[in-house]
Amino acid sequence: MNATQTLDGPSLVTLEERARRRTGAFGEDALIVCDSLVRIYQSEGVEVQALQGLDLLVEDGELVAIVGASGSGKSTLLSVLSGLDVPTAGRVRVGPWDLMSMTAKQRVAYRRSMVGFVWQQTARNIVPYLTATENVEFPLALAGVRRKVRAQRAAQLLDVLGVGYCAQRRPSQMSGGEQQRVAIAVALANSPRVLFADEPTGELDTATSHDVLEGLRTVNRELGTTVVVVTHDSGVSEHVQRTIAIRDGRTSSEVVRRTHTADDGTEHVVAEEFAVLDRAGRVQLPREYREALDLVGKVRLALESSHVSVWPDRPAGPTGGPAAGPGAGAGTTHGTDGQEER
Ligand SMILES: Nc1ncnc2c1ncn2[C@@H]1O[C@H](COP(=O)(O)OP(=O)(O)OP(=O)(O)O)[C@@H](O)[C@H]1O
Repeated sequence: MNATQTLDGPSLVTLEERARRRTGAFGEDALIVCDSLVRIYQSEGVEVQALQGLDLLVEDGELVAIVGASGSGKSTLLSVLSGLDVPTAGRVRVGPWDLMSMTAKQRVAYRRSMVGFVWQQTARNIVPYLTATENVEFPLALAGVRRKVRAQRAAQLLDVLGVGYCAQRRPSQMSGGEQQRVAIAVALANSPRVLFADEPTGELDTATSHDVLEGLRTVNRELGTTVVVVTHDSGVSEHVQRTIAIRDGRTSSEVVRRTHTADDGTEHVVAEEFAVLDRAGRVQLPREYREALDLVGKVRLALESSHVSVWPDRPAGPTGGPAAGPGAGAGTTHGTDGQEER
């Protein structure tokens, strides 16, 4: 037998090629690819798994929101995507940039040319003693753009974001929402392909938050910038095409909004929620489902012709349950990984 052949299956070379093809295919056409991302922090001898095999794909030109409870891993993900942090394992790519293997110099170039940022604290986004125009022109000046072009671009960006009237004002002369819209203009000064916004409405009231989220939507629609906004703000899903929920360091569900045209020609926005099946076949069951059926510990899975059902591991009630035995879930090896039982 050839050293690379297995006993009765394909050769190791074939298996390796197949595995490579599978890896290569995941997110090949996406602009942002997170593939089985793991980030483990060591804190005083204790390990914290902030990202636990997170998969995420964002297409070029999308506007997506990432939501999740405190501690679910949102900021960690954004730190990785913004090039500030390196994951412990997995694969992460934004456009042509492989974020796992960038040098320090490439990291600086990536942050200057590929991505823009808006943070929750306005003081981190804009300089207090500069006017809105000067703030937008600042990164352009650093990039060596001519004065006249700088002035034009600053005026256009402030107009697109609906804050042209603030051009000569300093941050202290603007409301929180106006400051955040100027911050978006600053982040877009050098025409990044992706804009990351971390809790951009965290310090704003509902009405002002609405203006800022609409600002992000305008930027996405008018300028074609891909926008990823991370937020606690549950109202965000009305403003974006796709809302991705993160739980325990993994993507758990997605809400996708589509415009549906009825027979009479009227248009309605339809929001549909999906659970996310990750590349390892894991799916997180929503808490309300687990609580309603008291699903704890082991569950039974049954393969139906068009779906898979999940049953509590208890004697079947009056409505019946899956028959025990091969292929019916009980005693089989496929199943969830137990993460949702925490
Ligand atoms: N530098 C660090 N050292 C140790 N643990 C950390 C560090 N940063 C984050 N963590 C832990 O990693 C987990 C995820 O944190 P992360 O800040 O990414 O969550 P989050 O969803 O952004 O939360 P929030 O909405 O409160 O900002 C948490 O358990 C957190 O305590």
